[in-house]
Amino acid sequence: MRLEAENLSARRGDDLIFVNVSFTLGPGDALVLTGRNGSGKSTLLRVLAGLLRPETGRAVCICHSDDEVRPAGELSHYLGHRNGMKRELTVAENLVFWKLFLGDTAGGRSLEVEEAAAAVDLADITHLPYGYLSAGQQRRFAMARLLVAHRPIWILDEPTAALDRRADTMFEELVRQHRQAGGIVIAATHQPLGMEGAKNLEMLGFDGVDEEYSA
Ligand SMILES: Nc1ncnc2c1ncn2[C@@H]1O[C@H](COP(=O)(O)OP(=O)(O)OP(=O)(O)O)[C@@H](O)[C@H]1O
Repeated sequence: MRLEAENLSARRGDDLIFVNVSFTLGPGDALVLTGRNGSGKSTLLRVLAGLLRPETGRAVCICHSDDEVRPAGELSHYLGHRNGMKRELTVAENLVFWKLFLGDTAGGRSLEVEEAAAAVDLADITHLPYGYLSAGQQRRFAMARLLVAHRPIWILDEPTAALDRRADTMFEELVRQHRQAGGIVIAATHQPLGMEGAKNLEMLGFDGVDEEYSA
């Protein structure tokens, strides 16, 4: 499977935020978005995830076996600034919801809820209401959401902001394992994050975008 972003541009309100973004990623590839505050990193991630309509262009996945073309968002997990969990439900109830709601994409195997909790080093507190947890624990369980349903593409917006060093290391390992299994990762991040050999896309905002592959 490969992910192709072709000539993407996006608008927020009246303003064009970026233009002319194109790249291709294959199994195991990673792309890091860089650029100053407000240059459009989060906007591009939301476009790739199918949460914002692009002004021009498209982001699609092409399956090697049958050349089927699908919107990239259908095959993506999106971990944005918000955790996407209900405070009133327990951790287990939240994760079961996401597991059933998303399901697995073809050919992928996801973890059971307790396995995913163990993978983020928080196996024994899944019975607690999500709202009782610390900010760091809440973020770890948002990461566990990536594991309870299989998606070949992970779209990550500053995923480790507010986490301690141990959690950074834990998440780096999850990203590495995802890539080793053929997954694709696209992230706006200032952390290493298991993104060795990643390509770099510098967002230059309204002036256009300079694509620089450093792999
Ligand atoms: N909902 C919105 N409505 C209008 N403009 C928006 C909206 N969201 C973002 N913008 C504008 O779009 C531009 C790009 O924002 P975006 O969040 O994509 O940048 P970013 O590179 O991720 O920034 P940061 O590094 O600060 O997270 C900014 O000028 C911002 O003000």
